[in-house]
Amino acid sequence: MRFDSVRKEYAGSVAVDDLSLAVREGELLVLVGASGCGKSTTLRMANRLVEPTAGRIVLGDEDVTDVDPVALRRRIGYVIQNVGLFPHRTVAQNVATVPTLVGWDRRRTRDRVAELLTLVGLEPARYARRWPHELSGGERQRVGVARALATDPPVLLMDEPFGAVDPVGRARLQQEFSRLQRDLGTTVMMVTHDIDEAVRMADRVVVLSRGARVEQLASPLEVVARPATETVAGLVGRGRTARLLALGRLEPADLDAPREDDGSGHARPGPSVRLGAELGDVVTALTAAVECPDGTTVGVLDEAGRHVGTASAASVVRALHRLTAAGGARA
Ligand SMILES: Nc1ncnc2c1ncn2[C@@H]1O[C@H](COP(=O)(O)OP(=O)(O)OP(=O)(O)O)[C@@H](O)[C@H]1O
Repeated sequence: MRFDSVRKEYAGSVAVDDLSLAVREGELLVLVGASGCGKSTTLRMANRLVEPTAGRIVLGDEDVTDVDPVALRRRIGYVIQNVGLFPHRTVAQNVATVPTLVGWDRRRTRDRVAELLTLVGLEPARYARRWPHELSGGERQRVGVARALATDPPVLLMDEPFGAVDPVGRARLQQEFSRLQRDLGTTVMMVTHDIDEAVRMADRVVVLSRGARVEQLASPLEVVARPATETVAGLVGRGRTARLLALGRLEPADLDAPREDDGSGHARPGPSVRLGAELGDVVTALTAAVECPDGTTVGVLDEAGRHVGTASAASVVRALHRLTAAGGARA
């Protein structure tokens, strides 16, 4: 899906100024930015809930404005905060909405509903016949995702999909949804104002400012380690180090210089981490190492489990420097 110089004005005020953006097939692209910067408008133009004032949005090789909106919405799944489940339809009927509309027979629809409920972690026997008001917020959100995926759309739009879910349920949904998206290979454009959600879930993050101006479009690590503009820096500023620990990984260049008695290749007692481990996990291992005789380092193993060196707190600092130095965050 591609946006070419897209603009949207509402009665003289500009919501989206001049947006050009290519969404890669199979990626989870997250739009993040301050309230009112034009995220939802951007998303809603993709499925023609909002018509652009100028520019083109291309899906496959078709301009979406040439596609009948109803047909288009069958090809593009849409999930919003609070889901908008039909209150007087059961869970199964909600999930079956589009299959029924497009005329699938009963058996195919029933099988698909069961498959989807299982996919989103809701056991069909327990959930299919319930009403939306008999579900928790997180369960409702899962039904919303199942409904949006019913006819296996190539593109899924999600607007603050986990916004109404409590923090614990939310983290789990984020994780499960990321896995599901990777397995299905669905192209997803998701809107959030939560930078943590963005960097946790995205393949690439687009940071937008007023008028849907693209401040930065890059991998989560790149955005956190090397913010391109003041706006991006402001967004990732607080808690940046913690985010880098979660995103950055231990590389050979970060290890301590080998010592005479190090005997590379030989097993070493005490805690160890793998090359490529998350920096946060290295910190955890270092914390555990405090109890051991050589309390300031952990062993580092390669993929084959061979000892290749040691890491210390200085290694983590080196890694943080490496990531935030110019050209360093591409990993
Ligand atoms: N139907 C409308 N009529 C007039 N102005 C609108 C309409 N919808 C949105 N806007 C304006 O367009 C701008 C962008 O709105 P949009 O909802 O896309 O922002 P957003 O980034 O999704 O915000 P939020 O994070 O608060 O949901 C805002 O200034 C908003 O007031």
